[in-house]
Amino acid sequence: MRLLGTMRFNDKRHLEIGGCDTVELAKKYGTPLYVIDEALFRQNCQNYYRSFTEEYGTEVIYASKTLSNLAICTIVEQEGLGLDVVSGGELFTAAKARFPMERVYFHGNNKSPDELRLALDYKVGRIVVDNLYELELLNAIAGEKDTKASIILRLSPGVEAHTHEYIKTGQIDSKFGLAIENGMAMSAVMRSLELSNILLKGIHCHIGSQIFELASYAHAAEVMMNFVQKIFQETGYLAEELNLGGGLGIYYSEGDYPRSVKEYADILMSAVRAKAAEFDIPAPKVIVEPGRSISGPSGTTLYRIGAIKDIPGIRKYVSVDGGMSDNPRPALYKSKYEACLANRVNEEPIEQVSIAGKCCESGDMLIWDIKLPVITTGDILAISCTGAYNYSMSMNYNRLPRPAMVLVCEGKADLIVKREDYADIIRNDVMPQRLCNSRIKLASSSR
Ligand SMILES: Cc1ncc(COP(=O)(O)O)c(C=O)c1O
Ligand SMILES: N[C@@H](CCCC[NH3+])C(=O)O
Repeated sequence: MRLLGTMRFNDKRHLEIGGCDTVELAKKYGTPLYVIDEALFRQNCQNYYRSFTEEYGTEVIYASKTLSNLAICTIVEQEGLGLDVVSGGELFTAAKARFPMERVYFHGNNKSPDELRLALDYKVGRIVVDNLYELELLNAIAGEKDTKASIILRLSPGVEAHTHEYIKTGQIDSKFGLAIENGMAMSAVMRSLELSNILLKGIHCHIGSQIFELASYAHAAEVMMNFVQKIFQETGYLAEELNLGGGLGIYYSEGDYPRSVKEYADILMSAVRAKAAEFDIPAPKVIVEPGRSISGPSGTTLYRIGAIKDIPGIRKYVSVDGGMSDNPRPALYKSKYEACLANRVNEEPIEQVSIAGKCCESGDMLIWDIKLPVITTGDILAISCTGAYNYSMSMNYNRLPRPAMVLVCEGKADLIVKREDYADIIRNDVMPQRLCNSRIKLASSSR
């Protein structure tokens, strides 16, 4: 387990993150608990800023779908990155965090009229238009508001990335974007240039997520640059912006071989520059939208061990107080994670167990077959790399309240998301009066 080698522990042999004793964090804030290492999150932002913005003038936009809240948006802003939002809720969060709206890109394959109105009212930097329906709708709404919407068009470059089927997005048969190959992309470009309330700034693609193979990115960049040139030849319009999406993979468990941000930047930018030189056109401003590789490694989830069931000769199930409700990735994508006992970090892993969640689903298994020290009820289990697509995909299945989140830095911990309680669970339930009345009737008739 590679991550274990990098873990720090204190003289009580407790796992430390950001200078904080995680066992103490679990005691103070309860479990499950998401712990976000602020220094690592900032370092990951800085890494992108250095390799892309300083080196090539590329704009870096953090994909807030991976993890978004007021504190995270504020850190992203402080580190000089922009923000990719994909719903009215993510946009609202950015606005409440006072994120500069000109650095916000609004994505989504089915933005509602209200979401588009909100984006125009907030004056977001760019709306990433996904389809022809949205293009016409946005033009009409911008017209009503007597404004012009600055857009980029999401295209499908027809590039297949090597990743899980559910998180590939660059192929033609995808719900996202307009395919270059079948002419839909060119029709959308032409229509955008005709519409009076649309200002076309450029084009966008995103081939998928958790990708290790950099050649797919270079290929997508070349396909997009070929299209920039085709648009130029056919319409005289030269795209100013080329957004190449996100997707860099991270280490979760053995078999994951993440590439460095610098390698990613170099390969992407050389592909764009080489094509610009070949066509003798100015290279467009490039934008990238990383999410997982910024927030993922900075998160750890702490759980308390409850029931332990040993089925002789078969398997030892160790249950924790969370599960697919706070981390649906293993159930959705068969994702693998590494873990350690936060209260006994440096003990030898000697027994093989499987970590079960507490949801009423046989598939709610967080980790199959992991070697850990001998576990007892009450131990604290830390699962690493849970900063991306965990809290943001969490749910209240089985009416489980969502966990809290703390931001740790230099020995201090700040609560950044409160734990939900049972009152939150029924907050939106509405009891129709007639049911109350019938309850009274039932009670009196049974007397
Ligand atoms: C359009 C778009 N941009 C950026 C991202 C972020 O990708 P990742 O978290 O893999 O960096 C995604 C998610 O896959 C996406 O759909
Ligand atoms: N939720 C996915 C990634 C989705 C990518 C969003 N376009 C994951 O956890 O890997």
